[in-house]
Amino acid sequence: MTTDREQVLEGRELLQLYAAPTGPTQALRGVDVTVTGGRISAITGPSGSGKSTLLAVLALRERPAGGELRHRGRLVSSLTRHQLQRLRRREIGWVAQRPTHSLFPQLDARGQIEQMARLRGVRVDADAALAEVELTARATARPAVLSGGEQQRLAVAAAGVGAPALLIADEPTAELDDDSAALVLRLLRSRADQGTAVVLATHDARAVAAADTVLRLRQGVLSGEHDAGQIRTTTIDGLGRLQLPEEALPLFPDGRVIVTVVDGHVELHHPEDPK
Ligand SMILES: Nc1ncnc2c1ncn2[C@@H]1O[C@H](COP(=O)(O)OP(=O)(O)OP(=O)(O)O)[C@@H](O)[C@H]1O
Repeated sequence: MTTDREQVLEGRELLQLYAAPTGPTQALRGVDVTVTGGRISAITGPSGSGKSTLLAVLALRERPAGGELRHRGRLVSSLTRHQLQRLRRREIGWVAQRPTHSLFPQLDARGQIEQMARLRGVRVDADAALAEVELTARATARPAVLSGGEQQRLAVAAAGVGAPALLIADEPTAELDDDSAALVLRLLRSRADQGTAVVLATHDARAVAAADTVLRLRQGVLSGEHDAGQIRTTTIDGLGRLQLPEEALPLFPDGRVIVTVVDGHVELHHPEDPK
């Protein structure tokens, strides 16, 4: 378990590249991110903007091609393979976009919870964990015979066993009806209340509404961070270029803007509405 409001991960200038037939794809292009215990952070952005890539890097499943990632102050790149494996097993819950990818195919629902507890070295009441996501009646069912919604609820419950330091979930509510989505979001909130840093990638307004912080990715760049519905930060690069939040773009449909520095702050106006 982690302490509430502890900085669990800090990423600076994170880069990720993938090989593609037309040359390398830059999936992350200099992302700064801080992940804090006790909070739910939602990463949003269009398809292909780098959400899953960022999650994989934060979950220590992929090494970034560049930049610096620290786990509780310690450089992740300095960890041995064994240390990384142990960290992932003990402290990081992972829910893949396809929930079956984060479940053991041969274990029933209760077995998933028990196995996760063994791996994490924690004791857990498996029946209570299943009840939390309304899977009591499915305790002896394996993932293959569960519905998509049941698989998702089970994957989130298993990932949250023992309130790990980090719980990372890729689109955990995407395929869920309102009742199942509410169960999943309630479980995520409950882990956050226990100190877990919860990070999700999502397109789902229900999940965004449940988050404490919303990070918006566009083309591998973090274009804004919103806290409880308010914009707090956006990125200014080394050349002084600023990326506006997507919702501001319709204000400047022709891409032209008048910039004035007034009394220590900056105002942006449409050229035909210079005020
Ligand atoms: N393993 C990979 N090999 C090659 N290219 C990849 C790989 N994974 C991701 N990419 C590319 O990197 C970019 C970011 O992909 P990513 O899956 O992180 O986006 P996303 O925001 O999660 O998208 P979606 O919402 O569709 O899941 C895309 O251009 C994608 O095609």
